[in-house]
Formats: sequence, structure tokens, C-alpha cells
Amino acid sequence: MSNKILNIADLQESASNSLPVSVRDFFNSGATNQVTLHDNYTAYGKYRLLPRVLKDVSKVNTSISLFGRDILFPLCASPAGLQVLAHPDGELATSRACAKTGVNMGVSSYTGNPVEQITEAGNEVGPINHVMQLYSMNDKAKQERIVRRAEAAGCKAIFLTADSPVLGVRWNEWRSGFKPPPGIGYPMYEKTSDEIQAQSHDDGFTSTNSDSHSWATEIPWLRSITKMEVWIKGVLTPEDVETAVEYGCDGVIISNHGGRQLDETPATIDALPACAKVARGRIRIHIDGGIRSGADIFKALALGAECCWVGRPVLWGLAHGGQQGVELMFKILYDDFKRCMQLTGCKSVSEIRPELLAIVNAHGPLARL
Ligand SMILES: Cc1cc2nc3c(=O)[nH]c(=O)nc-3n(C[C@H](O)[C@H](O)[C@H](O)COP(=O)(O)O)c2cc1C
Ligand SMILES: CCCCC(=O)C(=O)O
Repeated sequence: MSNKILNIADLQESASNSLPVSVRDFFNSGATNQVTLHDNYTAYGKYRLLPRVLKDVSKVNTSISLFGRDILFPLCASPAGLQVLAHPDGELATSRACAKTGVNMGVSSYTGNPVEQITEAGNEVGPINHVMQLYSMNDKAKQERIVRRAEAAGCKAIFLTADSPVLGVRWNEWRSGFKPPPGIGYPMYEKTSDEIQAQSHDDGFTSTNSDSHSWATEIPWLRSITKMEVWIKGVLTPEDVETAVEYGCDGVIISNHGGRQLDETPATIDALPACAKVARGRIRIHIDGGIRSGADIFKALALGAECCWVGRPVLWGLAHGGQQGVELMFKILYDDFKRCMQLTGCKSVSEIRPELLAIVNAHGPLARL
């Protein structure tokens, strides 16, 4: 194996070779037949880029503004749980790497490190904004404590994950009896290692999080207890974008949880255009799932997303080399995205438009969007 890491596939290979099989499978797998996991990557392949040539691209501005601050380029770290299984520094390393790179970080409520330490670790390195991911929980007082701790720690938004009233069908996790090794707790859930060890991963999730959640119970309540922005993570339809607008949410993340929840949902890049169409500037639209190259980021922006997020690439970066591995992951995608902008003739992110994409048509020439 070449030890040169030039792209995300190289990073995945390096990480996958270094992790115990049950952790590797927990990170890399999706639900049921892995259909959506696979579609998330491959659906990007149906689009082709239509460059405009002879443009002065000597000065390219890749930045966008998010939570009141410019970030280096339109990519941030999705909230993914249990990063301490990829590297002992876990979320602290991710936070430092995001700050060093100049992008934002989502903190999973299944973090192995408390949010206060995560935001502090990043802030010591440089400017960074964090968002706190949240599930609807049975114990509302505990859920409120997570929100209040996140706000006090400086988080800018809640990402309420809406696609997980129960966990997806995870055959690999059930076969391997996956759970974190002893010694790891969930500090946001106030769960000790002993409590975690006493249950299966699936039972732990189900007994803690709520399958009786609803827009009406969650959103006004969140609004009443926090000034942070409220975003919905896991939206795939224009109908749910419209509902998020009605409930006054600040943004939605078009996401199928990286193919880990309901299998056979559409690839997020396929769900995006209809969602962006109904948003009409009334709500912010971000996307995650299967983004592995600068061209993928470019395509998502051309189809209406304001910003992209990556989950597994962060975990692979961590497993490959801790903070430096995550920085390497972001550098690969930043360089790739910048070059993609230059080669398509875009000087700023606002110039990335649908006219620069075509769609592959199996029965004839490329179709313009
Ligand atoms: C190991 C792992 C753990 C995750 N944990 C959470 C979580 O705790 N909360 C959540 O909302 N999403 C979680 N996600 C989903 C990510 O936030 C994100 O939606 C997904 O990973 C994006 O797809 P990608 O991995 O293809 O980039 C997790 C994903 C992975 C791979
Ligand atoms: C560590 C629990 C993370 C739950 C989750 O959201 C996932 O596995 O996708």
C-alpha cells in the first residue's frame, strides 16, 4: 500500500486497516442492504461539470459565511458519535483540526468528551463555531441540560436529528454485539461506562431517545429554552422543508444519516434539488452524505446547498493520524474544491450555479439542468 494519502479513498483505506473490525464496521457501514450508503456516493456520478474557460482564476475566494463568521470553504464536520474509538483524543482532536483549518464542527450528543472541553480545545487553536447535535429524548430535563450546557459552552445552533426515532437496522452492529469498550462514557447523556456496558447499543439508544417526538413537541420547546439557532438534521423531502419553515427553524440538513437509518431512502444529492426549490431563501439548506471530493462539494452547491458536511472522512482522518489526520482530510478536500472552482472558471462560491452542471443521460447526450 502506498503511504501517500492523496484522496479520501486513501484515507479510508489507511483508517480501515488500523481499526478493530467491529469499530471499522460501525464507522463504515450503513443500514440493512447498504443501498443508501452506496447511493450517497454514486449519485454524484450522474452529474458532469461544464467549465467556463479563459477566466482569470488567479484569485479564488472559497469562503462562505456561517453563524456570522467566514469559514475557509463550504465544508464542516458532521456530528458523529464515539470519535474516541478512532483516536484517544477523539472530538478534542476534531475540534482542534476544524479550528486550524477554519471550518465549523458538529458535536454529537454521543460524544466521548464533554462539549465544554470540545469547544475549549478548538477555541485555543483558532476561531471556530460549534453546533450541538441533539436527539429527542424521553427525559426532557436531561435533554434540556444538554441544550443549556451547549449554549453555555458557546455553541451556535442545535442540530435536532429528526431521522432517528429508533436506530436503523444495523446487522453488522447486532452481529458483532457492538458497543464502546469499557471505560468510555457518554458525558452529555450523563451515562457512565458501567451503564453503557449493561445494555446493547441498540437498547441503550431506544431506552434513552424518544420515538414519540413531533414537530409540535420539539421545536417550540427548544425555542423556549435556548437562543441558539434550531436546525433539523435528516430532512429528505420538500414537504418537511416546508414544515421546518412553518415552525420557524433556521435551517435543515438534507441528510439520510450517512445511510445508517432508513435504507432505500434517496441519495442526499438526489433529494436536494426539490428541497432547495421550496426553500426559496426562507430557510438555510445544508447537506451531508457521501461527499468525498471537491467536485462533490461543487455539485451540491450548484444544486442549491449552502454548505456541505462530512461524517466518515472525519473519523478516517482521526484514525489515520488524530488531529493531523483530520487536518489532512480537510486539506485534501479544500485543495480539490479550490482547483475545481478554478477549472470551472468560478472566482467565488456565489458563481457556482446549476448552469455549470449537466446530467448524464443513458439514452442520449448530456442534459442541461
Ligand atoms: C460512526 C458514525 C456515528 C454517527 N453519529 C451520529 C450522531 O450521533 N448523531 C447524528 O445526528 N448523526 C450521526 N452520524 C451521521 C453523521 O452526522 C452524518 O449525517 C453522516 O455521517 C454523513 O455521511 P458521510 O459519513 O457519508 O459523510 C454518525 C455517522 C457515523 C458514520
Ligand atoms: C454512538 C451512537 C451514535 C448513534 C448514531 O447516530 C449512529 O450510529 O449513526
